[in-house]
Amino acid sequence: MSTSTPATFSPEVEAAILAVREDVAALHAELVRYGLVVWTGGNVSGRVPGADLFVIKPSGVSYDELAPENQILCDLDGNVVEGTPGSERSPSSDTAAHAYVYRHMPDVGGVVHTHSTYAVAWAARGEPIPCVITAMADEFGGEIPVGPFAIIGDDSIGRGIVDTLTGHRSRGVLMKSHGPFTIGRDAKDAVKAAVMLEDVARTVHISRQLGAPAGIQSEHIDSLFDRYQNVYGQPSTPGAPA
Ligand SMILES: O=C(CO)[C@@H](O)[C@H](O)COP(=O)(O)O
Repeated sequence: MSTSTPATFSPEVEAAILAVREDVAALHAELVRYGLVVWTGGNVSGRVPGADLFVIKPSGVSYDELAPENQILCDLDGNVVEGTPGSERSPSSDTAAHAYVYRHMPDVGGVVHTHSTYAVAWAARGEPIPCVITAMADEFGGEIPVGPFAIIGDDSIGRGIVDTLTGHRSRGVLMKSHGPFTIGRDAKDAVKAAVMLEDVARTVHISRQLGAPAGIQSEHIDSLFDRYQNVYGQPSTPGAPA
């Protein structure tokens, strides 16, 4: 039995933790709904606004069982906050990777990993997905880059994500021989990037079966990205629907 004092937070931080637990639990169901994972593969996390904390799923637990109270609260070093709901279980295998991203990318509020088929196929080839369709220019502003091969379980994956995506428009990276990791302003935004990444991975793959895609001039990619990020959707929510 643990003898450590249970963690206590201000009412504001407790409310924020609860909101992120609810979001992260519900967003895992979106990975299933969009066919981005099988069995217990993949994971979603969300940063707790106003605190050096994030919430991530337990490792190897069925998606059907995931609920707000069994998501796991971690500090930004990836340590489980003992005495909080869910802390009796082991967190996701990718916890150290997510923690590394939160520590090094302060604007990132959500991280997602999936094993979506077409994105993993590109990752297995170690080939960036070229920006040859407007949906890619809109969402990613260019190609989806490839990150290094990295072992699972420590922060190697996190370093690969941060090194590859820092200064890059893309919110997704294909970790070599592994699969896609996406980032966003919050967990929902990172899930959206994972959904869109798989969609473009599939479409560009199919296009290549028909011959060489025509490509888009870089100035058109810039203008499409700018329009989608700043004009598309409703005025208060660029990049909507939320
Ligand atoms: O590929 C990996 C490890 O990077 C994971 O997606 C596992 O497939 C699921 O791990 P947990 O999040 O359940 O530990």
